[in-house]
Amino acid sequence: MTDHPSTVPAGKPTSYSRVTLSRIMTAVDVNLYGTVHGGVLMKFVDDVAGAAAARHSGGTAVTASIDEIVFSEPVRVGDLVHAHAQVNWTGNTSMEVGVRVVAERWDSAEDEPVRVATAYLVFVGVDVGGAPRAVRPVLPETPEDERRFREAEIRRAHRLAKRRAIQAHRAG
Ligand SMILES: CC(=O)SCCNC(=O)CCNC(=O)[C@H](O)C(C)(C)COP(=O)(O)OP(=O)(O)OC[C@H]1O[C@@H](n2cnc3c(N)ncnc32)[C@H](O)[C@@H]1OP(=O)(O)O
Repeated sequence: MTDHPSTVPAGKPTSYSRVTLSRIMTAVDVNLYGTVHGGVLMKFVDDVAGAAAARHSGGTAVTASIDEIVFSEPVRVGDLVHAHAQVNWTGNTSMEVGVRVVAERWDSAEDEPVRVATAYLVFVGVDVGGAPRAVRPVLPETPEDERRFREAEIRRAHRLAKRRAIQAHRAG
């Protein structure tokens, strides 16, 4: 565990760091079954989450962990895919970023976009030497932001409890 400076920069509202990346999936993105490879979507998710974390923290931020990624519907070649990211929660040096991925089907462009994936990632703000640095607090603005903030706290509590339980198990 590293010591971090006690000065915390002023907070930013959730909307400040909200980012969307969009792209059309192509034949090079597919797996053996002809749908888009999960790894392609994971890279896309990490990219958009990293952009939101960097924007919120005003500097470099690295992926510390991917808490959860759920693929709810297949993505197909030609679909226009949008990944929406926002910083849900902040700690001292870490941030939880939530990502919602939706697809506009190439052959039914007038239908509502379909949710194809959801992910939660933890990023840590780092200085030029790669050491964790304090990040400004995120300030939830809407009831939805408040709900995401509280649910991020639940995920963090579970993550820490799991780590403690495994350490205790290994210690015998
Ligand atoms: C965008 C990209 O592609 S980046 C490339 C992929 N990622 C990387 O290369 C990152 C490699 N990892 C690292 O550099 C380091 O492990 C770091 C910077 C993430 C953490 O450094 P450490 O010195 O271990 O951190 P330290 O123990 O002081 O904890 C710092 C914060 O990180 C959080 N953290 C550390 N490890 C994890 C983890 N596995 N999962 C979630 N959070 C974590 C801590 O909870 C703490 O949060 P807080 O300050 O808000 O309470």
